[in-house]
Amino acid sequence: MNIWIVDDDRGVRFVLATALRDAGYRVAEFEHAAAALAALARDGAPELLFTDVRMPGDDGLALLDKLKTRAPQLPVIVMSAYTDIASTAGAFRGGAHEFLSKPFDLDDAVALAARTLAGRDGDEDPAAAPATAANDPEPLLVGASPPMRELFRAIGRLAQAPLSVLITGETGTGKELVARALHRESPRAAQPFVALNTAAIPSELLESELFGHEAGAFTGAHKRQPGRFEQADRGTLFLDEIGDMPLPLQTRLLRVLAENEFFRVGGRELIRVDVRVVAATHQDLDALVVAGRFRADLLHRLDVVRLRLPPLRERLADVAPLAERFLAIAARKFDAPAKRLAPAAIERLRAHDWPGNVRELENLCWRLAALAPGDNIRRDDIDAALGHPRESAAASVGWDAQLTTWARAQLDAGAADIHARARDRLDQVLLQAALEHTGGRRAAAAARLGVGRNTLTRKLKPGTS
Ligand SMILES: Nc1ncnc2c1ncn2[C@@H]1O[C@H](COP(=O)(O)OP(=O)(O)OP(=O)(O)O)[C@@H](O)[C@H]1O
Repeated sequence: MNIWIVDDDRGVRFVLATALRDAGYRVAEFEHAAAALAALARDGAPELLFTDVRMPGDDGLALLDKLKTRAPQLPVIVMSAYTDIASTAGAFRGGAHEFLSKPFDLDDAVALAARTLAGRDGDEDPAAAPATAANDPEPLLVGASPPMRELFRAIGRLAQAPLSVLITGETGTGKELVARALHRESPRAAQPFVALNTAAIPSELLESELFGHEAGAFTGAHKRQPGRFEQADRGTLFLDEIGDMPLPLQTRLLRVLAENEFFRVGGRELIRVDVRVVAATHQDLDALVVAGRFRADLLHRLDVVRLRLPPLRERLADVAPLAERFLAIAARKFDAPAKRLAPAAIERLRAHDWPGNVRELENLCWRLAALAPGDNIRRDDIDAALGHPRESAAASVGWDAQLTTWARAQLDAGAADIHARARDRLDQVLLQAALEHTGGRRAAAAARLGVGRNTLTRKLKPGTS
């Protein structure tokens, strides 16, 4: 599925394109309407187009007008920070499929794209979202194990208190879901929940993403843009991968958390907000403090209460109920009866060590729902979906031997950087294999490899490792 984004704001293009690509779509970006119209004449229409309203040259509404004759079937989602009636009504009058007010929650934007592409827009069924339940607007936290029950109790208790919470846990353990639950159960539930993944945004854009900017604050800042803090006013701000925040920004964040007020980038107006911050990390922040990469005082402020999400292998009682839930969601999506797990299949699931945690189990269940023959999932089906462990053991023997031959040849030849080159090659081979396996879906590929999505994105860039 091809999606085009037309926006003169590089930051918006970048974050939206990344999120859509991670959800498995092919995305092309255009800085202005003329470039998109030229591509349309050359390559034909995509399946969906996002456009900003205010841009130099043709604005979004003029583009919409031209698209009406040149690509009448193409659904267009109009994005704008101007949510006054004139702008929204103008967009809908012009034939926009949907209006997205900026700044928007990326998960919502991806879910909207999915619904539009599935032709099921407006359908409240949470299973309408594709591929993973991450797009489900309010997925329920499933947990039957003692640590999860304990966690549910803590969420109930903490949700009422306006305290900062730090959620720790390996990738895919459900940190974001816990943050959402804390918000949903709190007195702030009717106000916005705004999420920001610190690691997914280039550091030079992060400050304006958090605090907003005024028009002309930096090259490319054509108009005033409120940041996530303002967007989350009276609600909850979820800062994911907080350990990746650059030090100077940590200093600024600390001050804002202490004073509840700030200036937009390039701004003079003091903005006051009332935001509850929930932060999450898969890293050991105490170790980052010791290494001088995380401010101890910021950690203390965020870490008023710490919730640890245990890895799935430490809460095996959750495996069966989670799998059943994911199979039920998949069945709804495929409009088929839910497949059942045979007792031996459950045993096999419990024996796996789940490096990608709940996300890995979720992806596995989608594969099982789509591929396992019959309504009863057997042990063999799980082996097959996990990727034939016996065959891969055999493959790794051959791989060892080849690597040994390669290393000896390099040593004999007096080559330098042997380890670095081998490691880069290893990374690339694993990443490409995983991406092929998941049809190019980066989030799923990272989960299968047991690495963070950001690690995968970083490693995919040539010349880095
Ligand atoms: N207890 C749970 N019940 C139901 N679904 C869950 C549970 N935990 C995780 N999931 C699902 O697993 C996926 C990963 O969860 P989530 O994104 O919250 O993990 P995370 O710890 O924030 O991951 P990362 O560190 O990689 O950002 C999501 O699709 C989520 O809906």
